[in-house]
Amino acid sequence: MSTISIRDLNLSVTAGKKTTHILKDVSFDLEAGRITGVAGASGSGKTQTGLAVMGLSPAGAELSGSIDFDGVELVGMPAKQHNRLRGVQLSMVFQDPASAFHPMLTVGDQITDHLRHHQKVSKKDALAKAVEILGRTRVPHPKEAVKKYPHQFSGGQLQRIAFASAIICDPKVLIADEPTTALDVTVQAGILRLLRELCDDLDLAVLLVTHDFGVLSSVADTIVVMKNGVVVETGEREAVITAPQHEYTRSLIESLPGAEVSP
Ligand SMILES: Nc1ncnc2c1ncn2[C@@H]1O[C@H](COP(=O)(O)OP(=O)(O)OP(=O)(O)O)[C@@H](O)[C@H]1O
Repeated sequence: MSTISIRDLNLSVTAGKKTTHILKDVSFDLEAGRITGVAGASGSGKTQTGLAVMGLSPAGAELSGSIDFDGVELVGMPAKQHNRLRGVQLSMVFQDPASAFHPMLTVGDQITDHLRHHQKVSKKDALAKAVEILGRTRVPHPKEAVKKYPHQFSGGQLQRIAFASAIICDPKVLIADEPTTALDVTVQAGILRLLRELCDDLDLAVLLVTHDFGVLSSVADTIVVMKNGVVVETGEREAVITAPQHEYTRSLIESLPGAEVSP
């Protein structure tokens, strides 16, 4: 059974007299231990699909269809209930690690926040867990790292800290929205390797959102291609890359330097 099963998801936002239909009958699954990569141009609805799973659709948005999370319906779930899942069973890492952290609080305080809030763990135990998790996401010198402030880390290290923060409560689902886009190319591959490791070791159902088809071709198990709020193609990575069914998918593949596509 899939961890998340999205069926006929529609999202529209009304501002004044204008209604924008952002997602149109979107359907795909997220499975434990697999990375599902969503590709598509800017504005195709990739981020809004991830945010709908998290219960973070824009104010005034109307959501219909179904997002089944291990037998629990997320569409229409009261905000309070969705809040309890967010950061615990459902977690998310965003594009810009620098803006994901408060500049005046230590990394330790920030990544233990969820744990202390949701699992009533003592400060000492939460900090010990933070050190362990930072080690797992390969942040150098975790014992010292928890005492430091965000500006004392590079972008790549901060993204590793963001992953630590996302997994500290043992989530089932991890949504990574353009996790390498803001990073130097030299550190991007390391972050993608980390994502793969976390997915495999923790049996996470991962949704990887990216505009970069090259990224998906190197790390995703399943590829979902979106265009203008519609899923135009879904399939196993190799099948999508070697035999794309939709013209738009072909154009994404053809726009890459040949060496970047690795079936
Ligand atoms: N708060 C909002 N109110 C109204 N429309 C929105 C809002 N947020 C996003 N949209 C619209 O929803 C559509 C899908 O946006 P989304 O961010 O999901 O695209 P995306 O594929 O992730 O692109 P990008 O890579 O640029 O983030 C876009 O047309 C965008 O303008």
